[in-house]
Amino acid sequence: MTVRLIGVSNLPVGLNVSGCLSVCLLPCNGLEPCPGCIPAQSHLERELRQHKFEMLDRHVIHENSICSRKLLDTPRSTINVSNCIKRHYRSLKKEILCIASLKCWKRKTPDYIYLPLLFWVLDPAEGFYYVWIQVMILPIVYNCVIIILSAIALNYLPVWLTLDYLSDVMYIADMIITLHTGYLDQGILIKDLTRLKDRYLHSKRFLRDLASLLPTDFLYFAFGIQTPLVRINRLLRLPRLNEALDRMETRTSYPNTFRISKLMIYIFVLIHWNACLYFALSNYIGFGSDRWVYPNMTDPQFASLRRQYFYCFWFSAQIFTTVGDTPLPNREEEYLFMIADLLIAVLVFASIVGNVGNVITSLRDRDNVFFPDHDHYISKELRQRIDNWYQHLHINKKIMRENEILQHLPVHMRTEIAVSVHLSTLSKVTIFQSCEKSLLEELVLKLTPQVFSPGEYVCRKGDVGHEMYIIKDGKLAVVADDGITQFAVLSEGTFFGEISILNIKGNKSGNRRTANIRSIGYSDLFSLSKEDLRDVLSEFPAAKSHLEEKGRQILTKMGMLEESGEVEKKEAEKVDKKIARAENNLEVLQTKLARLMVELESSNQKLQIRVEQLESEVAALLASPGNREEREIMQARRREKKHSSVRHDCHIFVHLRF
Ligand SMILES: Nc1ncnc2c1ncn2[C@@H]1O[C@@H]2COP(=O)(O)O[C@H]2[C@H]1O
Repeated sequence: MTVRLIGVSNLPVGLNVSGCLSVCLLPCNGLEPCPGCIPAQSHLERELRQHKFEMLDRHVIHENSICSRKLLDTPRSTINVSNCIKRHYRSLKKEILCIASLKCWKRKTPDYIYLPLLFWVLDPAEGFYYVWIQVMILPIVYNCVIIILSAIALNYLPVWLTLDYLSDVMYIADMIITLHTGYLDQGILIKDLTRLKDRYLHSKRFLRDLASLLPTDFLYFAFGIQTPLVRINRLLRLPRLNEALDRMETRTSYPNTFRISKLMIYIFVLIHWNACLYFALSNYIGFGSDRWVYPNMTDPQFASLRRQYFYCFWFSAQIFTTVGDTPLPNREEEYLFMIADLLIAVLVFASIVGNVGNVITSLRDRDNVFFPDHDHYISKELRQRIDNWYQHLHINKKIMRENEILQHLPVHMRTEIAVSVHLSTLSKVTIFQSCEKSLLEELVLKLTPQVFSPGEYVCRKGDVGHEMYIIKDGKLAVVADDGITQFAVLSEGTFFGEISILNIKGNKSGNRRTANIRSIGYSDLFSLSKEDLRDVLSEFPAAKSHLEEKGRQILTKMGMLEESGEVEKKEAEKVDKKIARAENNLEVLQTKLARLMVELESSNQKLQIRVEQLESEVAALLASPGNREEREIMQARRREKKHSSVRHDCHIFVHLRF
């Protein structure tokens, strides 16, 4: 019995006209349901789908090649090319979606894993994310302003309700987008959806976001629609507003103007809330019951909603700007309200003064640092790196100028801080684990903290090594010269850079670095200079042998360590060479000495002749009568001299012989 699959060639693959997958046992044209078409067995159905999947796959490849050929053949008019790409893209997209859903079916996995939209991960540095959080400012500010306003002014209820639920929709969308937003881990963007989900769903932020979306509106049924304050939980999204404003601040070309504007917006919201509370209190006490409260509504001058708002806002602004030209309170509630307001006003005023001061200082600093001569400005890419650096500091709650700050402390206090902060890292390093605490404390003071940005090289192969490094935080890769191929990844608590400074016997690279080390994300390292390491190791022979052993292992793996027999042979050769050189030097010295001796002898003889000449001249002079005594003295001296010169020559001779 031949089993024929209907429709593989002439119908939508795998479906007969009746719409079901069938296996026909009779001659069948596949256009009408026939008695021979029986429901497909599951394995046949699977085969059929598999077949369709393969066909589609082939089709996509075919389409792809046609389009690339078209792209090459068509005259290079931009319109043609772009149209072709668009068409190709559209058809590919359809096919991919189709294949994706088939794959889902094939692997029996839920669709969401394969739908491209749900695969989507946002880079927080991208424009879209930036635009989105700017958009999110609207619903958050709306809730900040409107919740309290609609509580006291119930007009336009349908408008408020519509906007309320629109803002809720945006809140939900924001949660989805947050779930799909990558984050920086040590400067590396994490795009793995599972990790993103895990991180967000287990964060406090998720709880806060969820709480801000709790349907507290159901409380309207209990308290009535006139109580929009039940939606106060929507204000839990305020941190998102801060994030949006912070991002704007880093992008704007006028950060100082922006900071002042941001402060003004905060003050505006504060005054707005206070104005609404003032109106509510006036309502509670009774409009127009005294001079302090809002005037009576029966007066047409104060009846309009606009006038009500402006009056209350003006009243509140007077207090918060510490102008204080408001009517005196009469009742206790009014006094309490004023006291609380005046206390807040002091803080508001102080923050205005402080912020403006900061702006002026930062203006000066920024100009000095980034625009020293106003002719140069830093590139966009460098700006981005600086932004990322500050983000990294902010995310990891790190402080800058740590050393500079520590410099101001007394030595013993600095030591204590360094020990308490860095000792834990040091004690994780295998070589120092067995060391005494006192020595580790000594070592801590010799460490210099260094930070490397993503992609930055800590050392390059072939450089002369001056220090070794201990990883406090972050990940670094041992990379090939292409900068991409990774041989190993070093993480927290490990060390590197010791080979080139240790003088390991048989190390072919001498004092040169054996590998390139590149920081993967941001890395916090401690560097320890060659001299300090030598001092430390002289007190820790065990650590020294551990370091050397590790170095030797790496060198052996790299084939950069000479064999032990070879090393000894080389050492013997070196000693032989040294002896030969010393013998040569000795010979040269001996020749020089012999020459000097000859010279000395000849000059001695000359001197003697000269002295004799002089003596005979003196003797002639003395031969005259009356100088007999002096003549005898002279002769005695001459004899004496002769003896001493012979003695001297003998002494030199003996010395040289020796
Ligand atoms: N394969 C490797 N695995 C781990 N560390 C390595 C490897 N190759 C080189 N290193 C380290 O990288 C350092 C580069 O500088 P040094 O040669 O001084 O010392 C080297 C080692 O500490």
